[in-house]
Amino acid sequence: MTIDSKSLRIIITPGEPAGIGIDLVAMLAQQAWPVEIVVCTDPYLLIHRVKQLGLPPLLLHPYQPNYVRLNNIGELTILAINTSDIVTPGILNVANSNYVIATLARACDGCLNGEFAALVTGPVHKGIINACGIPFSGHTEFLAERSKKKMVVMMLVTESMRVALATTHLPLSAVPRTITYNMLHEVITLLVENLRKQLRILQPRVYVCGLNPHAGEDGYIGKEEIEVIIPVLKALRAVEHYDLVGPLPADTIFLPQYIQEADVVLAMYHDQGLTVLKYQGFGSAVNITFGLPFIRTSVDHGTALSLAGTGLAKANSMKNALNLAIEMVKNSNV
Ligand SMILES: NC(=O)c1ccc[n+]([C@@H]2O[C@H](COP(=O)([O-])OP(=O)(O)OC[C@H]3O[C@@H](n4cnc5c(N)ncnc54)[C@H](O)[C@@H]3O)[C@@H](O)[C@H]2O)c1
Ligand SMILES: N[C@H](C(=O)O)[C@H](O)COP(=O)(O)O
Repeated sequence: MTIDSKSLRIIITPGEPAGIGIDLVAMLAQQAWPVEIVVCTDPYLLIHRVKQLGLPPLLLHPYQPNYVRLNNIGELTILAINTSDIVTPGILNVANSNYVIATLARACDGCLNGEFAALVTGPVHKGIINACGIPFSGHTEFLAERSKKKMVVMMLVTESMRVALATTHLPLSAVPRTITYNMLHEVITLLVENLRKQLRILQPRVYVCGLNPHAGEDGYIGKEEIEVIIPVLKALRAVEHYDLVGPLPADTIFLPQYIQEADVVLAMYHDQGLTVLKYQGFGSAVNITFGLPFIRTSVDHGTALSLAGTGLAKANSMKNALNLAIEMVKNSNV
């Protein structure tokens, strides 16, 4: 089937080759999809893993930029990048970190130049990439840098909860000094504008966490709320008329009555927000990056090395990430 529309083509990077990402790709191919799924990987890695998992052999088509082929059951399109060394499920091999980065770079560039409508990423192992001498703190930061974007926002979603993060992968000790007035102003603006544009939530209600215990208790347990968070919320309410609630203590902001009212909770740092979201929906949540020049979704879990090649990894988060990317592509074409 020839369709001259890149909006039907989504690129997937499976991530760490010794992890479960490639298993999840093999599992995705067990159903038909209304898009062309282009997997940026080593085809022999995929063929091997399919065998190991006892799944039916896949029909792999080489990626052809001018030919869009919708996915039938058991078929995938492959944009080939070879691993550098042997891949053993569950065993990290530093020699393959370059392969992981090469797949991300190629996929990102293809989204930037319009070859692909969206990027869906499988899990990478941040440690082994750094061990290879490549500074890497996460896809979010890598894709932002490669796209020349200074500010992006990470948000994870489940069926009943959205949690965005003001800061992502940085040491806890660096969080307070990173959250400045201008930075938080930009994070909230980017969050609200992208909830409108990409998820069609026209007047999102954002519940904002404090940074300190009990949101600083009027300045007696920390001053960041008084000096930074409250002034930003006031300015954005007054000038942009955003619907912002808070700052509220992070230990109670996730109570059901608040979650029902909130379109999103903005946490000040990674584990303040993601601990709750993953407790509630781990394994089926989706990670979205707002602020890139293209749509990017991802799984909510890591490399789960001990499950690679065993058939025990669950593909719900990967499937949800792909479905959400397809929905966001449709929204962006409206
Ligand atoms: N999207 C990403 O790239 C991403 C996300 C989170 C963590 N990581 C990285 O992954 C590595 C391992 O992290 P971790 O051990 O903290 O988290 P993890 O998510 O890999 O594992 C946590 C637990 O969940 C289980 N699990 C994870 N995914 C599963 C799935 N699909 N089906 C069934 N069980 C699953 C694992 O077996 C383990 O018990 C780290 O390097 C971390 O930075 C990457
Ligand atoms: N913070 C994410 C999580 O806990 O699920 C994870 O580390 C992946 O982040 P990137 O998409 O930036 O790699």
